[in-house]
Amino acid sequence: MFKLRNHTQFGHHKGWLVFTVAVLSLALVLSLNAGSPKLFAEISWLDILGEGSIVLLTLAWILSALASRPPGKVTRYIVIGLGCILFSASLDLLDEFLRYPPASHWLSMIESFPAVVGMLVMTGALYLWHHEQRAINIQLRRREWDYRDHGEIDPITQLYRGEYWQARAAAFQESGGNGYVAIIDINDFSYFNERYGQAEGDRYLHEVAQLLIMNLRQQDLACRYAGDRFALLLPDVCETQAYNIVKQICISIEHVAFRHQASAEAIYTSARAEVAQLTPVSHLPNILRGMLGKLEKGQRTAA
Ligand SMILES: Nc1nc2c(ncn2[C@@H]2O[C@H](COP(=O)(O)OP(=O)(O)OP(=O)(O)O)[C@@H](O)[C@H]2O)c(=O)[nH]1
Repeated sequence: MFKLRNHTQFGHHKGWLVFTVAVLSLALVLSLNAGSPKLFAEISWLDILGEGSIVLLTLAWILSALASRPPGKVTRYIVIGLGCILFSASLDLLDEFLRYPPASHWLSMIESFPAVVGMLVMTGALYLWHHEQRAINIQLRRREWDYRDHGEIDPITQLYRGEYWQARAAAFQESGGNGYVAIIDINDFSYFNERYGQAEGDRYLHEVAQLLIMNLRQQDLACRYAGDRFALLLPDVCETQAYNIVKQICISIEHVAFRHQASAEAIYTSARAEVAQLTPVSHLPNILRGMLGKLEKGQRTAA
């Protein structure tokens, strides 16, 4: 089976992992050098619970940022910001175990400053993150509309599944939108699988998904409806435009020379499609049923 690897990003962040350990070590060394252990009776376990939780959660945030984000400016600022907060939180926790002589009071006096710096850096990081996310949203535009739910992404095509498409189409209708919907079906895909194998079939579906995205406008949406069927949502187009878009996609699919992994053999396929109008008053399940029924019968109206 065609599998997309979903590794963590830790491998790219060895330096930041060392930085995190260094922050914790520095807090420990400074505190141990300056203070002496408190008596057991002097220790407030409730404070330790609260402050220890802050240290652990900040550490968990750093690790999740490093696990999920690629290297770059935003990641750097997030880790520096959280690192400063971690430093303050660690000093705060350690002074629950240690008593400082008057000469070392500076340590408990300065312990909150790194947290303030960290929060300022985090504010900058969130601002940059906002800009980064806007750029990513544009990249994702034809795959994702105004709603994100990573659980609904199909791992083979990296498109959202049919349920997502239906929900977006219904929301589009509710907002008063007019447009067209289409279902594209790859012809004889079961034969493709039989001849070239399931893994190649998966790879082919992945490639078709890329092709759909390439052929759509920024405001359109492509999803994997099910199996070898893809669903499109085309807002604000007239009938001719909708049919043209879908027809051109089918022509593109026919012209793809898909290369088998084991040989340089070019594999050509074809697709058929059904197109229907979507208005605020149309009944989406009926429209869908109609399009799927026609596809079943093998009528080739759009392609
Ligand atoms: N490789 C692969 N095949 C899939 C996947 N999901 C469904 N299929 C296959 O897609 C094929 C769909 O079969 P059919 O609905 O008969 O479609 P078809 O063979 O294209 O026939 P027509 O649509 O009538 O041309 C089946 O063989 C499924 O096993 C998938 O995720 N990966």
